Amino acid sequence: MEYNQTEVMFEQNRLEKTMSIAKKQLDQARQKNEVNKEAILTAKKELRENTSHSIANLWSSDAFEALAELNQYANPVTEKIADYEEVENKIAVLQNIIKSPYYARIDFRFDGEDSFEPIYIGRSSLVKNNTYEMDVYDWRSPIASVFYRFVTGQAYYDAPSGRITGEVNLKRQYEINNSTLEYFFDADVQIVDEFLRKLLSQNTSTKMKTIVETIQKEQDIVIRDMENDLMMVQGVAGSGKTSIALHRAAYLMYQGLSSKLSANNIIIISPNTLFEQYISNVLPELGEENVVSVVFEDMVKKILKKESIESRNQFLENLIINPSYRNMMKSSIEYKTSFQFIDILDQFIADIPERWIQFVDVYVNDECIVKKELLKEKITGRKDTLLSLRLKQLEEYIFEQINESKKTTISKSEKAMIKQDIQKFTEINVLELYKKLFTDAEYLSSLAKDNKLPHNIKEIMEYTNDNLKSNYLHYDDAIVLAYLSIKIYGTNEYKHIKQVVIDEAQDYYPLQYEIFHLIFTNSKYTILGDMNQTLEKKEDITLYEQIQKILAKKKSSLVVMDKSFRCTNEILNYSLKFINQSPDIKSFNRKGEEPKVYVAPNQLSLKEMIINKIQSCQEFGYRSIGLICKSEKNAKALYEALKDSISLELIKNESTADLEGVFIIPVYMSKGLEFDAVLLCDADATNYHSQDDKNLLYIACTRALHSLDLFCEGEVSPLL
Ligand SMILES: Nc1ncnc2c1ncn2[C@@H]1O[C@H](COP(=O)(O)OP(=O)(O)OP(=O)(O)O)[C@@H](O)[C@H]1O
Repeated sequence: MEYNQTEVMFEQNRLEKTMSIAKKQLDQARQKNEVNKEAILTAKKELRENTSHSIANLWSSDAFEALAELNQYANPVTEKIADYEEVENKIAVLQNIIKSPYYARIDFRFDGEDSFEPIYIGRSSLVKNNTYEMDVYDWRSPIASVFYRFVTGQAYYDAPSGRITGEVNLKRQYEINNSTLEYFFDADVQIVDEFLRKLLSQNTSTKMKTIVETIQKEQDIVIRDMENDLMMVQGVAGSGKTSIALHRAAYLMYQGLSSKLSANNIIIISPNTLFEQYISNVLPELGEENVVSVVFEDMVKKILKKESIESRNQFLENLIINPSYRNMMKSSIEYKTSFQFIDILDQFIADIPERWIQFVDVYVNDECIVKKELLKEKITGRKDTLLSLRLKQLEEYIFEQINESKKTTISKSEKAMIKQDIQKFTEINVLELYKKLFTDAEYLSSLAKDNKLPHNIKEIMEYTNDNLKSNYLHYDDAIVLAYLSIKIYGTNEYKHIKQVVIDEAQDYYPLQYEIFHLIFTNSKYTILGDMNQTLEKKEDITLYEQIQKILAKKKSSLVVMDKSFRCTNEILNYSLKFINQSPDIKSFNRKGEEPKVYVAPNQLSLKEMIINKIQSCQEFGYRSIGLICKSEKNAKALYEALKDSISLELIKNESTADLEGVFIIPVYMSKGLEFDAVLLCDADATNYHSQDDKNLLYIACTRALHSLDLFCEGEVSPLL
């Protein structure tokens, strides 16, 4: 679109004005921090000079006074450092503003007013110092939603004071790089789509990037939702679920300005550490300090205070490479994390004082102080109080009785011995208890009540007992133990969390959602998943009903996203054949090459084919090339075969996620990631033939942005 000279001049001038405001504020902030630096040095000096004797006295009888004195000098230092850091953050934001202050403008006429007001929108807001007028609006400000949700014409946005209505007569987008206005265009639907298509046809970056400039209306609705306590998104591969999750976290932080939400009130539950690193740039790019992100297994480690726990990735690898164990592993985890088993666990916990605690009469100097019947009675009531707490209180009660009996005085060492004896029944070893649950099928059946046990319960019990013999906890048992531990001991670890964001929701089982429910007691949730991207289980849309049932939130919503931004038409269509219920999935109408299947007669020619393809991808300018295999075992073998011929990296659990170059990765670890080109390298009939394998193929193929090819030696998979 050609613009007349006046329009171009107007925009140039506007940019210069904004720059000059930002530069002035940057100078002021720098000057302020020069002063702050001096003040910190002086305060530190004072601290050193006036408190050396206080530090020496900290361990003496004057400790309290010494501490008070230390505080008096230390506090100003901490305050000044906090002030300095705040200004440093502002400096960083202003530097980014100067590079690229805004990317959009809407001209909005508020109802009842005559003229249109230009609203410039950027990643951060810029407020004029003297008038407090907004020069640039933060993308998360209420008025900015008009840009994402409306074309020209009538429009509205929801502000804290209520709905504001008006009219838009201009929507403009800018490309400003390094303080230079490269171009701008006025946006109608067609042009915006074309702009996005161009953007999507670029090569992927080494880490996930922000999408503020092109957030789509459906995405914006989820990002800004404050109505629901539980917001769920079912989205096809590449529909922007992770992008939404991260922008929503940034939005919640912004909202936090008014509702006191800070980075440590939000938690993102990620599928694995590789993925955690892959997304780690987005929030800082959006100007937010990094929100806590955790992997489920790490939460379990904290809860159980145990390190040797199988990760989900190790569980999946074992599942894939051990065909003889596969069915057992699947039915064991499926049953132990099911609603039926949750009922059993709850019955079991209620039964602990009745059946599993061996209360004994408490004697002191041959005198019976408390009878075991009374102890049991005190524990079996009050089911609303945590069992561990009831048992602690029981300990206290026993000592009160001992003190009250007064007929005898007992020494400190006697007391310690009595305590030791009491703790034989007041301290619960969750692992030992759990082992008991799997020793007696009749007992298990009595807890199940009307629910039938699975037909292979004997095998599940044997399998579990075998696994529990080692010190290493298997993934399924770790989940159950975490639940038992929280139910018995409770946890305050995540009490401060107010917003939970869960990505790859389809990977978690009902019991895991019960755990989330228990530890994030008063939180709101954003849960994003794709029922077609399961690895070892089958899910459908009822997944979200189950989540809703478990988390029991008053207001919840499920949004379905069916447009993929990642893959070309051809790649998406090819991938869809691996999904059973052919859903109505759309791509962003980006064209590319048809995926090809290469069949090699032997290993040597397979290797040659793969190397040739990698080289042609590199010549094509693809920066990230993913060689995907079914398992880590296959990935390692391929790595060994290729490593002397071409430069590449094998992705393992602890690898970093700087995805520039050629990588070999198992399918389950590639979840959530993307590559310019994907080469699926072991697409033969032995590797891929079952329903689970179909899911793996769907996940692997949808990692590709521009190019997808499949390779195999010998018989090609019947699923292709
Ligand atoms: N509104 C948008 N504008 C530009 N790019 C977008 C937009 N939404 C998503 N994308 C891009 O599409 C790609 C896929 O997004 P994302 O990884 O968030 O999808 P996903 O649904 O989590 O995918 P998957 O389930 O396959 O892991 C990313 O490259 C992302 O930057």
